[in-house]
Amino acid sequence: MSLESQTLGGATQITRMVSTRLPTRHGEFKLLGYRDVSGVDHVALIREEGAAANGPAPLVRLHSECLTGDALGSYRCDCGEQLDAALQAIAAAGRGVLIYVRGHEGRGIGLMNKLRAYALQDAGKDTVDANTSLGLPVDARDYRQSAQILRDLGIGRIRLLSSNPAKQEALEAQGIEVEARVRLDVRDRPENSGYLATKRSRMSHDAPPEHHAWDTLADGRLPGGALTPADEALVQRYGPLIEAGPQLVIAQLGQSMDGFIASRTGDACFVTGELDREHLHRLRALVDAVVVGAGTVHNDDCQLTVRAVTGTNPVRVVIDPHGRIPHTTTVLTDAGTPTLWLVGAEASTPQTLSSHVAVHRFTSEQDFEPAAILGFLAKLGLGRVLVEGGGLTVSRFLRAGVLDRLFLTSAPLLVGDGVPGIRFEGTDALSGALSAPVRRFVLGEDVCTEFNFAAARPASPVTAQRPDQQDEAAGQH
Ligand SMILES: Nc1nc2c(ncn2[C@@H]2O[C@H](COP(=O)(O)OP(=O)(O)OP(=O)(O)O)[C@@H](O)[C@H]2O)c(=O)[nH]1
Ligand SMILES: [Zn+2]
Repeated sequence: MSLESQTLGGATQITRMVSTRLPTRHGEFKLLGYRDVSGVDHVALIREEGAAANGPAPLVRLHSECLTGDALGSYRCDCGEQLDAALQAIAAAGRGVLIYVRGHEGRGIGLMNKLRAYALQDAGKDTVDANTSLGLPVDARDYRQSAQILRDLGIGRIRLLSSNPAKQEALEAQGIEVEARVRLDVRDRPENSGYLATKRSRMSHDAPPEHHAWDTLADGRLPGGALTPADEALVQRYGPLIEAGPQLVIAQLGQSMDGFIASRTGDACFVTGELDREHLHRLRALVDAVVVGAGTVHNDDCQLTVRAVTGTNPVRVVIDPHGRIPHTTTVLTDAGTPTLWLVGAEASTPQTLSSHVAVHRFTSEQDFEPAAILGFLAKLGLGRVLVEGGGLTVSRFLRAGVLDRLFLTSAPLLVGDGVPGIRFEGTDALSGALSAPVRRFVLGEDVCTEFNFAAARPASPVTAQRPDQQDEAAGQH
């Protein structure tokens, strides 16, 4: 529909005037220009990369014009930051619309009146009383033209990027189905916190959640309520690990595209990038215990704690049948987190050890089998386990068939020769290869593939086999 008018829900009419494109720092948008019956011009920025059919409803932002916030960068309100965050959210989703609604300046009272209201707020009034003492409505905005623009775009169902329930009600009254209100991730500032507090207490705006979604997940619960797009992504990625309950065995490895976790000298620094490190720390925060082989501790002197995000450190479990980790290594000297040192009958351990280290001596080789170790940990109340490295340890747990999920992150690097990641006796035919339902997460330059072995059971059981090597080569931490 072009250069046509439409009437909907009564008086207001809009006309589509022009179509062009707008390159921005959030990529290129299609731009449509509209004029309403009172001669006010509005624009819609449209992103439509994703398939419309079965996906979630498109993200839509009705952005009320605010010269001071949008163009001048004022911190009296949060409009400028919301405008930016909305375009970013739409760009990240690949699909959505931002309608920049003109005539909404000052919640519909116009620029000069808004500035007068500011002057009254400088003298101590809040944003509501300032409008009323000017003899003006608290909020005079009309959303009919926005609903009509959405209809013109063929959009009847949306996810609304807003904290304002009045916008949702106004759109619903115009027949637009609002599937959810999605929060924009804009933090309060000292300069606008009073204004935002008034919007929440006197104008029914959504309050920000008490905790960020991650803190709730790290606490072992699923967050509820309106989430920011970034928080929604966290819940989708890590929610299933919470839902798994008290028994969960996951593993992770970061490797080069050709499957190495370190160079041939054992250099494992920064195979994968910063976002994969953050992901690894999130996994640590979601388990009771993190398991590593002695070689990884020996090579990397890893800390195995949660540092990149908030969360509780898991118990560190070192599989070390021959007692070969150095006695000065971090897991034995850093008293901030408990360490469980699993050694064999013959292994020698120091007379005195820091009180955070518990040595457990296994009497038989079978005790070091993955299933036996997991059974032992579960009895200690450590039912949620992350097997973190290195390649041999993760491979042993994998081929023992005890992993519920494996997170394998590949970095765009070709190492050529080095310390291998996953290795186990393969089969002659590809049909015998291990597979499972997967999900993929882009982590900056890297791609993380999550194998959901739990979902594949019992269709493709992995045969438990005796490990032919207990020692660990190297890992990446
Ligand atoms: N009258 C008046 N208008 C203001 C004031 N501060 C910001 N505005 C205007 O308020 C409009 C933005 O509305 P907000 O209440 O900040 O937010 P909202 O659009 O209702 O809700 P969100 O969708 O969550 O952003 C813009 O047009 C601003 O010009 C103020 O103190 N007084
Ligand atoms: Zn503003």
